[in-house]
Amino acid sequence: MEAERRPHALKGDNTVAQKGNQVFALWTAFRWLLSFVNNHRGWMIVGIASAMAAAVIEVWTGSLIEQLTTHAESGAGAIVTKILYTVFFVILIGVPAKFFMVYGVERSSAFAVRDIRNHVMSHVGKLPIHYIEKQHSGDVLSRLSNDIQLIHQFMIRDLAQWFYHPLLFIGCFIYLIWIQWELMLYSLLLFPLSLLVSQWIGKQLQQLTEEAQANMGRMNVNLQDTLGGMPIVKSYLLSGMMFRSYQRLLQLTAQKKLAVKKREAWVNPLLSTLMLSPIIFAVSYGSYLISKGLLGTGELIAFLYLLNLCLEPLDHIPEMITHTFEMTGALKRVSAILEQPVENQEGHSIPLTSAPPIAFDNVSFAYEGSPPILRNLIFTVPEGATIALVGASGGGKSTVFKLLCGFYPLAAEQGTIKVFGQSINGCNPDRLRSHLSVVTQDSYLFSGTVAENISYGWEHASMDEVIEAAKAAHAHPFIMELPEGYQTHVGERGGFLSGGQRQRIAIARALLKNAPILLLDEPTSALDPESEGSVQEALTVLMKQRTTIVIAHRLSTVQNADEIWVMEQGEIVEAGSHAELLEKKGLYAQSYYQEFTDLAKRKEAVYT
Ligand SMILES: Nc1ncnc2c1ncn2[C@@H]1O[C@H](COP(=O)(O)OP(=O)(O)OP(=O)(O)O)[C@@H](O)[C@H]1O
Repeated sequence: MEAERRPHALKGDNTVAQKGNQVFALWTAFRWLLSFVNNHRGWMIVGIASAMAAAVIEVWTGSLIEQLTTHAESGAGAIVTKILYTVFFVILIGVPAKFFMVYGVERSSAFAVRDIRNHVMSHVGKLPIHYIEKQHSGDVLSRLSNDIQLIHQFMIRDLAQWFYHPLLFIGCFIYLIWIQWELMLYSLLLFPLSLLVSQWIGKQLQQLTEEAQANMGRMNVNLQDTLGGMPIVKSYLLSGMMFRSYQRLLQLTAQKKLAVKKREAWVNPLLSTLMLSPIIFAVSYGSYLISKGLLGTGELIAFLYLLNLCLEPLDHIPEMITHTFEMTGALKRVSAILEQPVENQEGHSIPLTSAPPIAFDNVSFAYEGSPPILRNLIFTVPEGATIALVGASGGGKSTVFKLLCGFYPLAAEQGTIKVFGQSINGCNPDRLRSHLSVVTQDSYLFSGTVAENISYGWEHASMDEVIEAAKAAHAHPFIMELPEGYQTHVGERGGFLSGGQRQRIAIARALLKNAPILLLDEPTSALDPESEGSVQEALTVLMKQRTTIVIAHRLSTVQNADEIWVMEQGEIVEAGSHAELLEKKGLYAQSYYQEFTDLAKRKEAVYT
């Protein structure tokens, strides 16, 4: 029910996006937060009402203390007993009020932060690939963890306090004026000074905290690189360099955090001293007023009690201001992700028709800020055909796949890509991708079991269907030898399995998805000859009755393709069957013979 009531965050985000680089205003931050809190407002209202009640109870206690002392002084025993009962009653109701103040806000905040995380995560999932490709996952991770944690901390630590302390201060302030306005005025003269000082420091702290947070983001990036690329790090002896760079960032972060703490350390005693001076003044000047008969003893005791209460907010408010600035810094970083426009979630579907499964009509493309990658590409892939895309590195082969998957939508002047006769421009990307299965050089396996990895994308598949797909992908025998068979955990990115095993699981996944178009991006190039053989067999099963484009560097692997297209600098410069291309004695033939010469030379080097 709660999930259905969408916070109006996206609406706000768009407004922020349109405003471009405008400073993220405090009010905007609060409105954004409130949109999430709104879904759990019940407990938040309880928390805030309790905070206000707790503040009122404190001031009421001050008033009772005054009455108690005054009546005790005049010897009115019966009234004193009555007031004493009231004091006990007030103290008693103060306990649940403070409990609900904390619990109400924490409960509501916990759910609101859960929704924020869900919202951000779901937004990240809908972001276009070109944004994700530009960002480092470690940085995104830091925003999702550290920054949201800061927002959560603010909500559970400070939000209720913003209703308790200011109200407590206002209540005490009014009561103090009522008791003796002059005494109050002089006693609190130092208040605006301490507030100004703390506000100024709060702003400095915000900048330092933002820098520290940004550094933590960079540390995450570094960690991610080190852990993710561990084999490369080790084999290229990069661990020293990575460690030094981590150390440098750690040192910088420690320095920044130390600077924050240092500033806090000298600010807090300074403020405490500033806060003590009104009490000293009140005792001295109050005693003078009593001696002149202008103030009762009970009034002075109540005055000191309330003044002390009044100083409590003064002690907390600067800290709360600091935390609020820290929170807005974190919010700014989180909102930067949310400002990114998501992929179009609407659009037309692509029904399966008898039209050619893939057609590129005069497609030209360049990545942002890069020279043209594809130039006026025109081709059609007939149903059931296997097309091999070969050519030198950087020729644009993988870009063809990225465009076909709709990762980079094309403008009208960049040509048209058609799938089953329908232009993919403006189509629903999920519908488009449901027609495609992709197997790459290093297929990504998710943390989870073998069975889960096969059925990703087809969650409703039965165990029998999973096993059938695994059998067809020649994966069943090795899966059965794993300690827990299909329930074996594959480790991070499938690290417990060999490259060939990972590929066969990816092929089983594609078989289960049963999409009519297959995009194979060098699926066997990272494998040894033995694994390559078994993966190739699995691929043959997968390619049966499907329209396939396969990117390959090793030309020996694509000889059986219906057509081989040679790509160079974004153009198809040669096309034909293996035999036809050899006959042409062009670029393909040259590369093919070169490959065999290289292989022969390598064999010679090994065996002689
Ligand atoms: N996300 C990107 N942003 C900017 N440039 C990119 C991006 N992806 C690829 N490129 C560039 O586009 C060009 C074509 O890359 P692409 O990956 O399509 O070539 P390829 O033929 O598949 O190469 P390879 O065979 O080495 O995989 C390269 O110069 C590459 O640097």
